[in-house]
Amino acid sequence: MAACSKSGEVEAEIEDPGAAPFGNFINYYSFNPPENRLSLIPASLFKDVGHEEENTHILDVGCNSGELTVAFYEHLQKSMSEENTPLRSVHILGFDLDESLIQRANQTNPFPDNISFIELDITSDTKALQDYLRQHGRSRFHLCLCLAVTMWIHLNHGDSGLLQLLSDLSSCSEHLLLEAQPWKCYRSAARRLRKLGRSDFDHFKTLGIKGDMAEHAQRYLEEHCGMELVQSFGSTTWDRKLLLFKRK
Ligand SMILES: C[S@@+](CC[C@H](N)C(=O)[O-])C[C@H]1O[C@@H](n2cnc3c(N)ncnc32)[C@H](O)[C@@H]1O
Repeated sequence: MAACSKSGEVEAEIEDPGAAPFGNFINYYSFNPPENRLSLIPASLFKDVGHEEENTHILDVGCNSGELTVAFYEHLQKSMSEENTPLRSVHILGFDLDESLIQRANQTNPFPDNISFIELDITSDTKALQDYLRQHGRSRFHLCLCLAVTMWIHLNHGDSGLLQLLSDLSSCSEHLLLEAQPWKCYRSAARRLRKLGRSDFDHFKTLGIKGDMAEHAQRYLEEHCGMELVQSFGSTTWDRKLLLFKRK
């Protein structure tokens, strides 16, 4: 695998991207360690999210092999103790469409009482999320993480797939932390797959939503999903914005 570039196109540099047409890279965290994003997330985030509740429920969309999910949980625990936030029980549900990544996440999960991983393709089924919420007596997750997933759903399911994702996540979350891949990543992902003779990304040529992807997502979330941008945590080393939205 090639070294990490600062251009935000690292996902283009995998030796065999054709093997990961959904972004389901088996070694994702060796070139994008959780710290790249977690270092941008301030402890104050956790004061606002689920602060009056005994249990905080978090959803991690497209969790890959679970390393960021686990690191996020640890980051949250550390932040709560540093900020003297009353300790509460945190539960994270991570899901991914890739069965073997979920298997690995479950095998290496150090906090099985607090973190669960399930196999789920969000574009075909949201029932499992509704079932989870019902079992925990909630109508929404306190926080939903959607990090580095939008491009893969957009490329594989087109504009309608992307908008449906944003609608589905907003309807089941109080807060949404979004990292949308910038347009330059789309070009390189499509180019590399084309070189390998893959035509999976036929949608790429017909996408109407292009350009500033973070701005498109923000506009859609604010105008159609009842969310508002409350904070931007800056940009990652891969030049991607981390944006926090909240239900109006
Ligand atoms: C680039 S990785 C990002 C992993 C993690 N969210 C992070 O930022 O560290 C994208 C992940 O999204 C998953 N994914 C893509 N489309 C999905 C879908 N329709 N439903 C569930 N997971 C999906 C892929 O399998 C992959 O593991």
